[in-house]
Amino acid sequence: MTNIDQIEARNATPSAAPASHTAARSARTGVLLLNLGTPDGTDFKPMWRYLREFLSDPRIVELNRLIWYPILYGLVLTVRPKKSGENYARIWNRERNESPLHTFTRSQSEKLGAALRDLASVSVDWGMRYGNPSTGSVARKLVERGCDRILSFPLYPQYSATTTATANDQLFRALMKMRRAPAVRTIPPYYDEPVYIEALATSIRKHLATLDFEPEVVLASYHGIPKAFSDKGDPYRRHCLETTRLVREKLGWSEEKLMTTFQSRFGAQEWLQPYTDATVEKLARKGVKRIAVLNPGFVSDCIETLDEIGREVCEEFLHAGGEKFSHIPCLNDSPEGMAVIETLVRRELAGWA
Ligand SMILES: C=CC1=C(C)c2cc3[nH]c(cc4nc(cc5[nH]c(cc1n2)c(C)c5CCC(=O)O)C(CCC(=O)O)=C4C)c(C)c3C=C
Ligand SMILES: [Fe+2]
Ligand SMILES: [Fe+2]
Repeated sequence: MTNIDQIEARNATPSAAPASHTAARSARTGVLLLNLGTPDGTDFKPMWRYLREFLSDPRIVELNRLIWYPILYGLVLTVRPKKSGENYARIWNRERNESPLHTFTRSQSEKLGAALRDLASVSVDWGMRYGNPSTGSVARKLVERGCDRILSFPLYPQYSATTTATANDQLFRALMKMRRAPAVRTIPPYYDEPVYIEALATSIRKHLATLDFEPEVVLASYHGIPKAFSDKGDPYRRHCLETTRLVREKLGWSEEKLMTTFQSRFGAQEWLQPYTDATVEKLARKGVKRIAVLNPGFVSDCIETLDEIGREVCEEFLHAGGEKFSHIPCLNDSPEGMAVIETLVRRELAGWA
């Protein structure tokens, strides 16, 4: 949503509803999987549109708009669309002409819909915070299908205002335009849920069994946030540390074997530490030859896991003297990943479906 859309949302007169919506209850429940979003293409224009929407979100960049917009429009949006577009082109799903995040999120929605077939009154759909399909368009589609209740599932195991909160903000912004808005529940963060920890442990075990080497160190690398957000009370860092601790406990590993790091910094300020790139270099220089990296905070593989970890961080490790590197895929639409999503959805639908 652009700023103009946001102003319109605030001032909007709620629209007239179809006749079916004036019934006492329409009695359907929508389950809405919400992911971060991704560009529609890798060329300059779609990249520019995506990055503009993303980086205009005040939950993402908290700087005063009078300071931030000249930097955003004058610097970031002149350089980053080309550079990021080249990275996206390397991982693009050419068969479907879409990014992996788009492919996995749609597949998760389709598989969840099939798994919930026993709940006849439930419709499952998916949307993005930035880009397409937009959260608003999918919320409207669910309401038009007769849903007077929506279960919102921000696909982030660890809460952050920069992800979970802004996903829900966007859903409620869409409801602001509806005269008859549905009731909404939102799925809480699930960084310590047994089904999620079990899924991560299983995926690590399964992946390591396919390798021709035993990693000396495994990094649990999470997307970073600015340290200042954490200092002001965002619980994200604590959630990440707790996920790693529980996975470590499940696998019976030591603190040296499974470490927490943070990746994907943006801008000049300090972000959560230790940084993933600096850590792999340090490990290699200390003589560690074999590592693996997983991304427990990403529900689906995307630019940050496939390109940043799978290519950039791998190259950094090998360049600094490391010999073997492996990226452990995200849970994606695997049976373990779908078990996490289905378990949480069924629990949170209690009393509704
Ligand atoms: C500017 C600050 C950013 C914050 C804060 C941030 C937090 C954050 N992001 C994710 C998950 C994802 N981020 C992705 C891409 C991405 N992230 C930023 C910036 C911030 N993220 C940018 C500019 C981009 C675009 C790519 C680029 O130009 O580098 C993605 C991948 C999307 C895809 O299409 O593949 C995900 C997923 C989390 C979990 C998080 C905070 C906890
Ligand atoms: Fe990000
Ligand atoms: Fe990145």
